[in-house]
Amino acid sequence: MQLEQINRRGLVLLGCGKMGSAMLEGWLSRGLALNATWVNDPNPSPWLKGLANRGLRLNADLPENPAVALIAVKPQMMGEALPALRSYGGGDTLVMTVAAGTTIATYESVLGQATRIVRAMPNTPAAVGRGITAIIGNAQATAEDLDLAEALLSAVGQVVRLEGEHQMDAVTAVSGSGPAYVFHLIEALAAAGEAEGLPADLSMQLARATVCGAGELAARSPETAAQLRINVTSPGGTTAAALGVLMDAESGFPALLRRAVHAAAERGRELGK
Ligand SMILES: NC(=O)C1=CN([C@@H]2O[C@H](COP(=O)(O)OP(=O)(O)OC[C@H]3O[C@@H](n4cnc5c(N)ncnc54)[C@H](OP(=O)(O)O)[C@@H]3O)[C@@H](O)[C@H]2O)C=CC1
Ligand SMILES: O=C(O)[C@@H]1CCC=N1
Repeated sequence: MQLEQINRRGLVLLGCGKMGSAMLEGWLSRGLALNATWVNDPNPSPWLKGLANRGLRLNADLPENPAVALIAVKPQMMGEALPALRSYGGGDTLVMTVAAGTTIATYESVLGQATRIVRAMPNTPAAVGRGITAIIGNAQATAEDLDLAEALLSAVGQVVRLEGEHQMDAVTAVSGSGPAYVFHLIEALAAAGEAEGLPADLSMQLARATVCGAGELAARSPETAAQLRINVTSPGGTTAAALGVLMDAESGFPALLRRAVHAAAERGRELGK
């Protein structure tokens, strides 16, 4: 992958909280050089400070012409944060952003229309190389820019290219926010086990291992999700009893997730205004 190019010219990370750190952790473990990495963040974590002791440039002057400048601040902080990257506008640096909602037009209005921009929506499993990121470039982004973005993001999981920016809020609602839904499923399953009389720690161990194991099976098996579900469901058995509740048209998972994903996509659209 093009890590050599990035190690030669540098990578700037503007904002390095939960998402920025998840990606940085993945990249460092795959060969990104600490001394080729500039991080600007007003409240760096102890982990970042530790990396700074080993060569990462933390809150230092930014390089003139890095290969990539990645924006990972909250959309609400964008107005304050973005001007720090103005010198990269219209130049050789590929500006990438992972912020939810904020549109390409907003970046172009601050950095200039000639700026090559790739908008990306990753998720936190990137920290263990199991993320999925959707990308879309602006009109100035070249095929090489998209290849570079894809190569960088492939180091932390799968990458998909979108047909248009209009798909980004729905993507955010499914895969960007999605890990939180799954973690909440673990919490809720553990709580339900407790309500059936299991000790809290045993119930949590069962719930967590079940979600992880089912996820790994879904990742490795050629079977569809529907078939994997059917494989668990003995006719007239316990799973069928539970699925009768979970697949209820009005009160089950499909209706609930439809509402949840819609709420997330709506919030993305609001953040973009
Ligand atoms: N978390 C996730 O799972 C995902 C997040 N995203 C996107 O990633 C972005 C970051 O989210 P997340 O990591 O969760 O948020 P965090 O708040 O954890 O991280 C943002 C970081 O940026 C810092 N920051 C604030 N202002 C500036 C500034 N002017 N210059 C540089 N850094 C600044 C913040 O510091 P301080 O805490 O002091 O404000 C914080 O450390 C968001 O735009 C979000 O939409 C996308 C996909 C998934
Ligand atoms: O909650 C958020 O707004 C961000 C975007 C996707 C995941 N976290």
